[in-house]
Amino acid sequence: MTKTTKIEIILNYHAGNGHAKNACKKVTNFLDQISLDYEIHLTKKDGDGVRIAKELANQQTPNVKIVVIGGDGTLNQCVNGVKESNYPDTPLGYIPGGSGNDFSRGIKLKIKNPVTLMQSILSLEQPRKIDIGKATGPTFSHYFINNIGIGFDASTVYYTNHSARKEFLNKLRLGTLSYLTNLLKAVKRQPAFVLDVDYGQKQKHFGSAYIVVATNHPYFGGGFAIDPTANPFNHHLNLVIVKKITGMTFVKLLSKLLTDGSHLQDKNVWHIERNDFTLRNTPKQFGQMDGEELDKHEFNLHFQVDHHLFWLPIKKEA
Ligand SMILES: Nc1ncnc2c1ncn2[C@@H]1O[C@H](COP(=O)(O)OP(=O)(O)OP(=O)(O)O)[C@@H](O)[C@H]1O
Repeated sequence: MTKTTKIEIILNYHAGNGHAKNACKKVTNFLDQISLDYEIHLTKKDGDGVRIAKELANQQTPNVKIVVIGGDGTLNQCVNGVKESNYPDTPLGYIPGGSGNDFSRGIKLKIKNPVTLMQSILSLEQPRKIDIGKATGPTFSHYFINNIGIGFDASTVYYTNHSARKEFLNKLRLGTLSYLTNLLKAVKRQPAFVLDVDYGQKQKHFGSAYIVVATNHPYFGGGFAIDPTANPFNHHLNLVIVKKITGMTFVKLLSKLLTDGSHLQDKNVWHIERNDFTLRNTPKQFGQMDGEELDKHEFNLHFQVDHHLFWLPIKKEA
């Protein structure tokens, strides 16, 4: 059995309004107790996760585990950093500390206590392979751990990030409520748009697309199951498209989504599960990737399933 001699911690102390910082404090107290060497690498601004993870992966120091403490956005950046490095298969440990934490929910990570999770990460001999997605376009190439959305959910992310109440609600651990109130704002402002999908030898045209989500596992927005059938271990991505609907039809669909997931059977919803597909929208729409804003674009993206190795205590088929 090889013994871990050092933990390189990538910390976004800002994530989850202090949640990540608290988790890191507990973890480092534990590492001090067991006299295990560690170093904290703080992300100070957007993009630092990519840079730090790339640098650490390039070092390839034996018996060192890299552990990310932050939210989905931080983990997204660290995965992209490792993939950009000379050692793109370098495993990452992860201790969730965000406000939404959709990735840990999606992979059914059972351990919530950061110290217990750190103990499990230390005891793992082999990393686990988990699906991630890759989206590539003329000026865009990124891996994602949760989903990429175009239109409605991306507008919701935009309004949530720009809302004065977000920090306040996050402090009260009500990040999901913040998302929900901004979702109502997006209902008023998000227009229908044109979307074309290529999958296999087939094409599908939508004259009035409204919600478009390419997803690796069921959740977005801090626990909303946009596609309850998505599975981050089946080597497929799922695509959910909801046509523009208004009034009670929308409310009914939303209540199905929030309760039993029967929205997938609704006639206004189209859904596929595949290892690749292409999406093109017009005119420009908001995009979101793992809860982070993408500017408004006429996206032209090819999606394909990929995988990454994680130091995480989950069964092979969760
Ligand atoms: N020191 C920092 N100060 C401000 N923002 C930071 C800092 N470090 C990283 N960031 C940015 O914080 C953003 C949010 O991070 P992250 O997604 O991890 O947390 P979260 O939004 O609380 O969690 P979740 O996505 O799970 O809801 C990311 O865009 C990241 O680039």
